[in-house]
Amino acid sequence: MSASLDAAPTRTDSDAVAHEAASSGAAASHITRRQLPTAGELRRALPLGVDLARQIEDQRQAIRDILAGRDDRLLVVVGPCSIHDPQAALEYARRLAALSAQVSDRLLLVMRVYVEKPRTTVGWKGLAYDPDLDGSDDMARGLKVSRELMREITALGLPVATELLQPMLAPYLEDLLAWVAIGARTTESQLHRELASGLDAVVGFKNATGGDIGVVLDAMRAAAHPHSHFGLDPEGRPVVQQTVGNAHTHLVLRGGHGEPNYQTAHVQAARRALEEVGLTPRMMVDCSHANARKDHRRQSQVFLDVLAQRLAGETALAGLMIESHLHEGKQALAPGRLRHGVSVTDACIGWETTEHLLQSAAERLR
Ligand SMILES: O=C[C@H](O)[C@H](O)COP(=O)(O)O
Ligand SMILES: C=C(OP(=O)(O)O)C(=O)O
Repeated sequence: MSASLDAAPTRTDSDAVAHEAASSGAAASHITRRQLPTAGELRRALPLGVDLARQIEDQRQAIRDILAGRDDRLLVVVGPCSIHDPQAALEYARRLAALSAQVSDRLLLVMRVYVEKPRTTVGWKGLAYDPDLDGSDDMARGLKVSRELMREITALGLPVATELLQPMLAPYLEDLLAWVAIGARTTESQLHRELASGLDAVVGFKNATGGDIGVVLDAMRAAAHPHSHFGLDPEGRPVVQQTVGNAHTHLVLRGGHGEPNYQTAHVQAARRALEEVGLTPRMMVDCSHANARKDHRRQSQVFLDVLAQRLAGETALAGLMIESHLHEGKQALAPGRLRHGVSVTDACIGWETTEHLLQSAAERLR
């Protein structure tokens, strides 16, 4: 961060200070600022190394190959709705890595390592924001534990997926990511389309919360284009960021307004919509969210329906997403009283169900 931010005043009720702060360009009186490491500092402290960087590039290429139809495996992005306990996430990752080795001939498993959560109104915003789960918002620690965790999961051989919500956070993590979601609440945002245009990872754009897929077609075309946009360099200095465009993006159907959009008619309509604007008709279905009518137990049903469409020859269906944790369901965020391996955001299916679904899918695809 620049030196001028060091001098920003902390909270004060003084009008005089507020006026002085406003006219000097420093923080307004009601805003406090705490310094964060720059992306460059964090990446130097927790480097990726040549071997892991090569592994991630291979994983990205494998995902691109599936989306381009060069690899006929099914892409499955699976894991907790959000990470709140890195130890439980690692336990999940070890199980997933073992499962991945058993099914890798038919499925490419990518772990959801979501450290940012978009909220409908307010709520806990994720590990990167509040790793202590108590409103202390120690984001410096949040960034560090998020990067450490993603690096450890990568070292287990798993590709890592996350939603990128705050564009400023991307440089801290993007070298670790094989697949990125732009969420239903941000697919229409120009900032997120610019962000996607500069990522090496494959990007899935979710349809809007109301179900509109037109915004995804716009997002994919915008992200494929080069952009110049406001950004920060790795040392935190403001820069004009110039991107080359990302041709490796796709639609994610997640349902909308509580109504699913994974069934044959929806998939065929989405296929036609992509084709009409000259985009490759390949997509992923998110088994959760509105596709499960927010009931995690319906995820299996969605998964099996999509698998059946795929087995019936629907080549547009390239991937699936599942919200899954060590144990089924969800719990209220009550520090000190949390059950191990249970989601604190959306309800998830448990490990046994996940394992069964993925093993039987691989078997049927064989
Ligand atoms: O997957 C996550 C949630 O559906 C999303 O973050 C919105 O959560 P909320 O409605 O609980 O805020
Ligand atoms: C927030 C998520 O999804 P959506 O953007 O579809 O609501 C998610 O997958 O965690």
